[in-house]
Amino acid sequence: MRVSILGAGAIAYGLATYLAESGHSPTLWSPSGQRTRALATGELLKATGDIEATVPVRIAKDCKDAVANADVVVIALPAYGHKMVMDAAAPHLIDGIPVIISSHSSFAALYLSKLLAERKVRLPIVVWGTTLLTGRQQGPTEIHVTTVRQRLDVATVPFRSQEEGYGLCKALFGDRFVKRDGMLAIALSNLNPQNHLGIALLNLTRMEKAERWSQGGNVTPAVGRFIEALDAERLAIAAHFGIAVRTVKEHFSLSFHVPMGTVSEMNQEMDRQGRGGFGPTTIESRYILEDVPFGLLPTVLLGKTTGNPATLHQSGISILSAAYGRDLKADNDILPALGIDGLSDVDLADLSREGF
Ligand SMILES: NC(=O)C1=CN([C@@H]2O[C@H](COP(=O)(O)OP(=O)(O)OC[C@H]3O[C@@H](n4cnc5c(N)ncnc54)[C@H](OP(=O)(O)O)[C@@H]3O)[C@@H](O)[C@H]2O)C=CC1
Ligand SMILES: CC(C)(CO)C(=O)C(=O)O
Repeated sequence: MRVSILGAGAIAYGLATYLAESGHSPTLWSPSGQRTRALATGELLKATGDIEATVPVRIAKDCKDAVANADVVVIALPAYGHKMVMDAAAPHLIDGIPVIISSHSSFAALYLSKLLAERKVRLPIVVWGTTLLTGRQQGPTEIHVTTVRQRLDVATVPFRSQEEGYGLCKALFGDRFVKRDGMLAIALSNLNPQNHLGIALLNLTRMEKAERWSQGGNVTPAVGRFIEALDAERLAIAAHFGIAVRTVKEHFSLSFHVPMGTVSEMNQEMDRQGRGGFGPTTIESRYILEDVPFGLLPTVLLGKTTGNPATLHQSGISILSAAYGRDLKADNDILPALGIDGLSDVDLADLSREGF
């Protein structure tokens, strides 16, 4: 299949190598064109680590070129780019061409659904709770893949396209997908924001001083307990809606191939196995700039909607906004465009299943 990936960061590069290795034809689109300059001259894309491959990729000259030449579109960049990329892609999307969002956050699928409804275009929007893989770009033509996940939560908007979306993911990326009960379940399954709150807040000075520090190794027992307490807030909201989501312990065990234990024990084990990764070396990191506005804020909204206040999530937003000297909530450009603030829990659940 021709798969056009909107984005040209670590995840986009990893997906492109995975797809090319599986016999598909990936195209990459870099919004600024900067990252794909070398690939556009015909250089090959190289993956090391959990994927070892050197593959050709097509580089789109613009978003229209990417979307118009695709059997499937994948959005794979941080949430602060979602609105911009959806605005660029929506005019070119046509009936039946599925769009996968990896990873989904902040009800972005509803934003895309709204744009498509305005154009009367119908297509499945497939949302993943996280990424197929983890990794870091090593340069303009190289990605190091730390892990390819064993399990990945998936849902489709509208919900009646769930089987189609699931079948597509399986055909492209293998038998690793777990069908979840609608987009709301996925909205409550992106664990990066809560995990990064624990990791970044409690290691902020390391980030600010650009130290080299082990991310997994610094999930000490105290950090692990904080992450587990954040998880309890998220699980209470999921329970209110009666939807099944994985726990943070299951997430670490299944993503990083370590035996179940406390969050700290599993991170220490990841570190011992060389899968712990390194923490950010700047406070201008997506761990904050993406995850606070597009991750913690939607969870706080869901907490309010369901009467299960996400107090620690809210505190994280307040503390980090004070540390950054500005209101990080204001960076979320998706929620204001949706106007879902005042919806009841039932109406929000319905909208999440059906889309606009
Ligand atoms: N990397 C990982 O291991 C993991 C990543 N994730 C999630 O996956 C998603 C992708 O992550 P990753 O690939 O690492 O991110 P990157 O930071 O590597 O993504 C870079 C891409 O995002 C584009 N981009 C950045 N800012 C904007 C913006 N404001 N508007 C439009 N485009 C923008 C860049 O554009 P340009 O090409 O023009 O420079 C580039 O194409 C994120 O949501 C992340 O949280 C989740 C778990 C693990
Ligand atoms: C290191 C990793 C992949 C662990 O989930 C991570 O936190 C991220 O890059 O978002």
